[in-house]
Amino acid sequence: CPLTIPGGTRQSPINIQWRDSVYDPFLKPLKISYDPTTCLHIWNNGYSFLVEFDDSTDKSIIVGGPLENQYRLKQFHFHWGAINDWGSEHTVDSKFYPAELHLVHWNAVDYPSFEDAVMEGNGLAVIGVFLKLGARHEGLQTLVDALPAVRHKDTVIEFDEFDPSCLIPSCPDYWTYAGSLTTPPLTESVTWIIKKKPIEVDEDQLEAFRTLLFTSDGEEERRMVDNFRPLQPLMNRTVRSSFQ
Ligand SMILES: NS(=O)(=O)c1ccc(NC(=S)OCCc2ccsc2)cc1
Ligand SMILES: [Zn+2]
Repeated sequence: CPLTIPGGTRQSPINIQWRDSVYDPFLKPLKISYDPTTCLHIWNNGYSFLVEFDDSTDKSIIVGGPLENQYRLKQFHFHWGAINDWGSEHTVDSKFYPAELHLVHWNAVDYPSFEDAVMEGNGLAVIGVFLKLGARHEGLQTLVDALPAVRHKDTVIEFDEFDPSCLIPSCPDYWTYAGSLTTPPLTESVTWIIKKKPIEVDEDQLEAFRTLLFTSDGEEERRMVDNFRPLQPLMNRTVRSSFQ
């Protein structure tokens, strides 16, 4: 099955069993500093829609948390379901959220490029934020308004002056564990930082995600939904929490 890699011992996503997570008092608060002018464009890559950033400088970085040094923001994207009962990649006590945001960062201190970092155990750091159904999210709406322009696979539009920290809950609590990318190349290079608190988005905003297509213009349309990987075995891993 192409979705499992042979010999994988730290694959993602996983179920986070709250009572099995271990509070680590040595975990630092995560420091997030993004520069909205590094935002480049939105594109539909046929898996999700991604907002990509200029990662040629240290203008948009995260530091602290479980991380040994700072990591540069490369892109963020989402995973979602056809209906609100599922869609997230990670689950909490076996509960799915309707969608999950991933902010992807790479270790530019130790490695010369993302492509190199993606092959290293400490190469990447991804912040996961759950989306739950509730009030309309004003920050997300600027993204939602741009989606019709990237409806088909391999379409891209310019998108600037967006600060993705508006999509991250102010509550500092998170879980962290050693995992992998959840789409090819599935490499075991990700320090996952999963925020405990979800953000709220409304039904229309989730529906807007579901209007996107896996398919290119001219192909038979296939709606971009259920673009989440199945849960992977925890194996010999502990999920740590930054909170008691
Ligand atoms: N869903 S996920 O956050 O685990 C995630 C993040 C990034 C990627 N892959 C990226 S950003 O690839 C960029 C192109 C590339 C370069 C070298 S290998 C892939 C895949 C999955
Ligand atoms: Zn993802």
